Amino acid sequence: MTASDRLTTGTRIAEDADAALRPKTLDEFVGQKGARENLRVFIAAAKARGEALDHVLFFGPPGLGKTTLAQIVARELGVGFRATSGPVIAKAGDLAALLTNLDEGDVLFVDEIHRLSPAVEEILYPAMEDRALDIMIGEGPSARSVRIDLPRFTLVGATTRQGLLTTPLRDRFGIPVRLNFYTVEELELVISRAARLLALPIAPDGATEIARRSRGTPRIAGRLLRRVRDFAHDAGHETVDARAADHALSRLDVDRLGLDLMDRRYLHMIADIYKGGPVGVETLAAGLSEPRDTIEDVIEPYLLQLGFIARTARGRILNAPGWKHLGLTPPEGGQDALPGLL
Ligand SMILES: Nc1ncnc2c1ncn2[C@@H]1O[C@H](COP(=O)(O)OP(=O)(O)OP(=O)(O)O)[C@@H](O)[C@H]1O
Ligand SMILES: [Mg+2]
Repeated sequence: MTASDRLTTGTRIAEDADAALRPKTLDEFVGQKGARENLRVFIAAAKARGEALDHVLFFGPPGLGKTTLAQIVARELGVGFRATSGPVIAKAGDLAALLTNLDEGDVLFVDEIHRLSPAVEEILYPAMEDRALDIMIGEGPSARSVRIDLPRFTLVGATTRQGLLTTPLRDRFGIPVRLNFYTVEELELVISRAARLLALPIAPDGATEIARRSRGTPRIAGRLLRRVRDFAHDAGHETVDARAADHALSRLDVDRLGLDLMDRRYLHMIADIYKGGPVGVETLAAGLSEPRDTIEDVIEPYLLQLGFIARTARGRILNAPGWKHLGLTPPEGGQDALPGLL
């Protein structure tokens, strides 16, 4: 199994009917209360002043609603929405073309903004700061720089890895917004709303069971709900209750906390092979045959949130709750005390 076909990965997979379940307004958007209320204030203020909203950066693990919020921002502002992503903008000229085609006040959404090339970023700085493009025309001694004014626009960036953004880029976002994992109560709301949209009868304890096992992530909640629906349908259940949800999720190897085979392989690797660590992320990535990015973006954030693992200067270590979840006892006194290791 690779990370891309995991059921509980936060990453997009094609079958996700994301668009249909996506909330369209700030009121429909569940959770992230602080961020939502702040955005409401900034959007109202920008509208009242007739200005473009300051540039916004959404950051946080996959599937928490960055793209959704970007679309909501444009809709609430009543402006156009143009979307692109860091790796797609190959040349400075591509970005220039996008920017010069914007209408007054538009939102330009740049997903995976940490993956912009340095040459493209250079263009973005004056565009964000002065709403201008500096284009070089010609070559050699006759080359000159021409300044083109841009319409007022709002750049909305999204990234799973704020730490990979260059400081000059990060500093140009007036409104940085961190998205956090959702609580079980919030996910229950996400799930009952999605069930309603899917016309699927669900009992409150069914929603709770799925919510508990969704790794704090609405995208996973939606995906698990669809799989549970399939199993319930197959078993002839009319309503999804806790028992039906538990049956389906156990069949799918999603455990009580929402961890799947990949998470458990990761935890077992630290526990069994590295005696609880510390072990470097590159070593883990090689051992699991997964790209380092996947380990850091998809697998680790929730395990960190649960307190199962910790990141230290010397590598990842397995904490007591992690050992407990695997049903193992940590070696006494930690790695150094292990016989045979010295
Ligand atoms: N607060 C929310 N309430 C209800 N549904 C939500 C919420 N946030 C996200 N979703 C649902 O979760 C799915 C994923 O959200 P979204 O695509 O916005 O995540 P993302 O943070 O952009 O992920 P990625 O990092 O992979 O781009 C969407 O289908 C959306 O319907
Ligand atoms: Mg997204």
